[in-house]
Amino acid sequence: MKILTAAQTREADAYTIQEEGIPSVDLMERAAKAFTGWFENKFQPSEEVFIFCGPGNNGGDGLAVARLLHQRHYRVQVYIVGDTAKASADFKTNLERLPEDVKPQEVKEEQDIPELPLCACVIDALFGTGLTRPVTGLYEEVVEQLNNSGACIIAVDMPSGLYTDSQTPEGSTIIKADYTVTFQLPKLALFLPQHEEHVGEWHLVPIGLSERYIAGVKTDICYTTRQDVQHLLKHRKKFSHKGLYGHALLLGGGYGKMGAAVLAAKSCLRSGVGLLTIHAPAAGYTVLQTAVPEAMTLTDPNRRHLSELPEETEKFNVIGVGPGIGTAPPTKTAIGQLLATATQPLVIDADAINIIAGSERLKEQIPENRVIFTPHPKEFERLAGKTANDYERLQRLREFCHTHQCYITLKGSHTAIGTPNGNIFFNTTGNPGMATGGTGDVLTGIITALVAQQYNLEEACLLGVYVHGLAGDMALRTVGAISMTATDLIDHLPKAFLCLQQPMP
Ligand SMILES: NC(=O)C1=CN([C@@H]2O[C@H](COP(=O)(O)OP(=O)(O)OC[C@H]3O[C@@H](n4cnc5c(N)ncnc54)[C@H](O)[C@@H]3O)[C@@H](O)[C@H]2O)[C@H](O)CC1
Ligand SMILES: [K+]
Repeated sequence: MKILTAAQTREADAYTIQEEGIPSVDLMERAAKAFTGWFENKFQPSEEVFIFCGPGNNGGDGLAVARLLHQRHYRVQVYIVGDTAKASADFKTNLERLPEDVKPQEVKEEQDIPELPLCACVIDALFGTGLTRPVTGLYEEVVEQLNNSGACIIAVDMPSGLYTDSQTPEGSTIIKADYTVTFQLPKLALFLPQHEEHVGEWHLVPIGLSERYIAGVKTDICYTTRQDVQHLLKHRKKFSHKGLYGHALLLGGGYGKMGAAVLAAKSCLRSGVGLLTIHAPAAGYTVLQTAVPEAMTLTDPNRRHLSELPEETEKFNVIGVGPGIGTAPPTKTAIGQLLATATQPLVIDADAINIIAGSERLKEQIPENRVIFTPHPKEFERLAGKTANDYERLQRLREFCHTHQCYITLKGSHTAIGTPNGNIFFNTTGNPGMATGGTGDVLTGIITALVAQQYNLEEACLLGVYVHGLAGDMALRTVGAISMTATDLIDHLPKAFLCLQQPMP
């Protein structure tokens, strides 16, 4: 699904109004109804609700929400911040539509800002996608007081003060929402880790923006939903045999880190690979043969470190490399040999990334259109350099993928997948329980298996990252976030794949 800029969102808005021949205030009503529907599911009518409205259409949404909540027997207090003379037309219409017993209070100067009761429920409708500069003056004062009030804040469309699709200037004051209920499509800012304390938990509510506009609009940033990945899943033919599902080679493990290879191997097998061979330092032989009996194990002449490639590497459909390998000098040599000689796709993770990151010569040898890197943010920084903020990091992701014609899954709460042609896809599955050792090794195993099965590299990244997060979400329900381990992800992979094989609910 596409992520639109603020300007495109405005266009979608205008297009919808024209296509349906409706007045814009009707679209605002739809937005307000969608927001109210979400709100009612979350908060009881016994709750007193304080609604802060700015001068634009975000404020207009706030006024319409106030009316709808009032109709549903919530006690609402409306505050209009700033000068209503400058308010948008739809704001004014909704101000007139407020029932008489909802008496909006004007906040024209600092003294007018109300003291809120402890644990108040606040709806932030100050600014949305129309924000064009940092909030200052009275607005800034309101935002600061709301942030310091301890209230539960629900932002309408966007947390006020946060830019929709570009870096908010350093030091700006921004609402710290507990929830952001955004209209139709998520905005880029909602995916970025640096905005976590402002966005809180975000939810989408549909408002019926023109499907035709959304289908036609050009964007290079998307987010992956179940709908997007489900149709990628290949079905197994009745008369199939293991030879049809690829033979993967996993280069992994090191003395004291054999577990990483075990995790990658197990997840690879749980993701449908036909055959798996592991090449590991000799010390790992018994561990691997015992822990992963389905895989074949080859041993490196070096007992503790990976030091060379096995013979006949050309027979493998894909090579996954990195989990547990360390950065010892013989391993660096082996990685150099791999980049120079391998002819098949490579899934490169962990210390294999660090080794390449540390050598300009190796970076130059990254084969084009054949590599998927799976770094966490620190590994990405080593590979592509430091950046000042998340927007710069996305730009760096784009540039690196373009320069080296490679794919990168930059792991995080919303893993960002960069492709050689400059597209970025944010993942939407996963949870904080997955922030634990070994979950990255599991992702390497999954993606390696998918490439072995002839998914193209983009499909393998999108599907692999999605199903990895889905397994995590399923594990969350059975073991919870605190107890979750990488092994739990592997244990839930079958359910996750099964779920994707079911028709969409
Ligand atoms: N398509 C949709 O998703 C729909 C969205 N709706 C809601 O409309 C807002 C966007 O409304 P808009 O009037 O364009 O902008 P804002 O309300 O965000 O801002 C108001 C206005 O204020 C001025 N301004 C900008 N920055 C500042 C600032 N820092 N200080 C003071 N004033 C500022 C500027 O002139 C803005 O125009 C969207 O988020 C949704 O909530 C519709 O209701 C339905 C369709
Ligand atoms: K808002």
